[in-house]
Amino acid sequence: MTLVIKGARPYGEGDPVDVLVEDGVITAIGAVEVPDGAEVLDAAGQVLLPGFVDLHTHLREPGREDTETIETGSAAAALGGYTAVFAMANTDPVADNSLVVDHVWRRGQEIGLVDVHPVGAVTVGLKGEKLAELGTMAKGAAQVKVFSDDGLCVADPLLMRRALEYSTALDAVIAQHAEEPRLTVGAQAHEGEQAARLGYPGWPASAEESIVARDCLLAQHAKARLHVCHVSTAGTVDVLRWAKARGTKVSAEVTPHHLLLTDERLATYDPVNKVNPPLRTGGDIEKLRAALAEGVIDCVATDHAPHAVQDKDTEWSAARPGMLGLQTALSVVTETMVKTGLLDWRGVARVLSERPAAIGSLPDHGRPIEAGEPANLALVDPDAGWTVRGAELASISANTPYEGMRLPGVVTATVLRGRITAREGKIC
Ligand SMILES: NC(=O)N[C@@H](CC(=O)O)C(=O)O
Ligand SMILES: [Zn+2]
Ligand SMILES: [Zn+2]
Repeated sequence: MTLVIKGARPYGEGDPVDVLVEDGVITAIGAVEVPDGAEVLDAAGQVLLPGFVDLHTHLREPGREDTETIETGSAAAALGGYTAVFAMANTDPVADNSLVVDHVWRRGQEIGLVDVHPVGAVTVGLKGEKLAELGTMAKGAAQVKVFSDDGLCVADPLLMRRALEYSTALDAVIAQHAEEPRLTVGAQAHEGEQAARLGYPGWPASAEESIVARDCLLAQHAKARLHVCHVSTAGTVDVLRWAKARGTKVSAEVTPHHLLLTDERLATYDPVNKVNPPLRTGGDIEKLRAALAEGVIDCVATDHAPHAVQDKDTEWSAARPGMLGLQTALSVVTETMVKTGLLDWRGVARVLSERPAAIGSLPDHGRPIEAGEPANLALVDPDAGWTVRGAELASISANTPYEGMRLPGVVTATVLRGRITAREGKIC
């Protein structure tokens, strides 16, 4: 199986080069003669990046296949430039045992569009009462390296401590949905001016920040690795900066929506804007963007959260939180980080591919674009734009907050181990 990518600009740098891929591995970069029978991908000077890695995806299988499946979610991921995604454990049944995680892993491989790495639950049934069998999930076919009760916070500090301690023996990371549940009882929106005006019970920034601070202390003490899911507040950035400075092994992600959208959107009463943690303020956004550029926040993760129409298109308080993200992530990062001059394309490779691959312990993703490296790649047209239509996305659900918005940056092709998985907006 041979592929030649003609005239691409790795990391958007230098003159266009050809990339020769044989049996899933990059074998030459430069001026390449197209071998007989080779497939050719004409890159036309576009930006070539390592394939993206999403540490935080909800694929809803098993249990809510009416909203997303491993197959449709894999398609959305490939179209979005992803070559690997981590599927969260809040399915039904919960991915808290090797039967479920091994099924998710095998199904992902069978579909073959993207490597689907299951996240294992930290506690049995996400109940926050008893540790799940992290060891069996880590040692099974799925080789689970990331554990999370996402959707819910591991709120009990003793349980969180034990999970962190346990994870060190498995070389795994505990990804925390940082939300002190006692501070968010009945919460509907960011606690601030907007929520006050609209009469929504508030979700205070401190509910996130207090858990992040606590967990950083616990992780430091256990010498364990902590990953903070969907950082949404300026205060959390300060806590992360402090923890990293004192040597805590903590990493963090920010979602595209928390980089672009504010709670001003609540005025429309449209539950498409309801998400957990909630959309925050312009001041938070500014600080999140700067932290991502600086590396205090390590990476971008989508928190792709498909929901059925009946669960989303309803009154605000009854609507489920969450929004789609896989197919729009690159464009939102282009809008918020590249257009603003905060990141160049090398920086985009870092936050969408290299750092998440390292945090998720994936040796074959997020690798340099060099001879001898696995050909997991995304080709991006930085000058093109597109208008988002939920109904046209590959997901079964259509709950995108970017409906009708024109966004910059188009993923024109995705390559997984030398095979084109998506091209010109179509699955291959
Ligand atoms: N982000 C959300 O608003 N929803 C997620 C759960 C989560 O990430 O906390 C979901 O599973 O729908
Ligand atoms: Zn969460
Ligand atoms: Zn989530």
